[in-house]
Amino acid sequence: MVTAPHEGRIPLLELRDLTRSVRLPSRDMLHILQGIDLTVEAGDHVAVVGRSGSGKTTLLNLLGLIDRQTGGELLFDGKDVSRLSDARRARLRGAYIGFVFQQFNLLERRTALENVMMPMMYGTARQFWRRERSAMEMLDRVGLADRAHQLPTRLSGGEQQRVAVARALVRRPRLILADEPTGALDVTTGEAVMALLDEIARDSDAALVTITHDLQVAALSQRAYLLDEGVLHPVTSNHAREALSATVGIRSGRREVEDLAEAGVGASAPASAGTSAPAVEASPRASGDAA
Ligand SMILES: Nc1ncnc2c1ncn2[C@@H]1O[C@H](COP(=O)(O)OP(=O)(O)OP(=O)(O)O)[C@@H](O)[C@H]1O
Repeated sequence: MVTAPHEGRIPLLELRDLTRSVRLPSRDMLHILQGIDLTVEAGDHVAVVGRSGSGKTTLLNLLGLIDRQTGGELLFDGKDVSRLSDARRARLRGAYIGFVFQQFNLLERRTALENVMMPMMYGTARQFWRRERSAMEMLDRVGLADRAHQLPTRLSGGEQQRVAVARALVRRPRLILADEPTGALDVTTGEAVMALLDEIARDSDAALVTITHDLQVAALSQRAYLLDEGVLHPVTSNHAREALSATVGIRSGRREVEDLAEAGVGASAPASAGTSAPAVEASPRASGDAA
């Protein structure tokens, strides 16, 4: 299904000519992301595929307000968040953004319930006092209410990822960022986890951005893009089709590329990218724990 940005509504996320560059020890600039334009609405499911080193993590760190762009604009709910202090960006992140990681990132010595309650410790007073009830509701939603008091080590990989999904969603974020969410799971379990994530995001009208190297995972989205050497292409573009068919390191073959395009997964929202990077300043790579 092809979806266009909703007219008259302020997009949840808007990237305009976004650039991220770093200065290498050699003093040369490395342009990791170049001229990225992307609009994400509430309720959208957008996938970004790309091979290793194409800039996926860098993009995710910008979307998650972990790093700052070096050029262009990033609007969250219509507001330019690049000028906000680190503390305000961290508050926004905690309140509005949920993260799901490839390696689940659960606290091993805490039960499933305690893991899901964790983000509520930093929420509003109401969220804090309701933390156990909310966490139980989310565990129930992912089908794990009966495993609430188990340690993660006693759970299967798929169950651990479902706990991680519950933890990401317990504060009802408006944006969910999933970084290779099926990367550590077998195909069937991965599909089930992805379908669940997609369904819960849709129910709560949250936007879901999935970073993946797996075209079958991307096919679950409404719009898919290829990130290739820091430039974002709608997956239906000729460049993306050719690059995907020829790329080693993306879980696909020509068949999946055609299926993805034929299924109508593609951008009608702007996702074009320029090739020239504006003036940039060096900035170190941040690695925040945003769970
Ligand atoms: N702070 C930095 N300093 C120097 N190079 C960097 C920095 N951050 C990223 N890079 C480089 O930018 C490129 C993109 O990195 P990024 O981690 O975003 O890729 P990726 O698509 O997530 O890769 P993978 O799938 O392997 O995780 C890589 O070549 C990486 O080495």
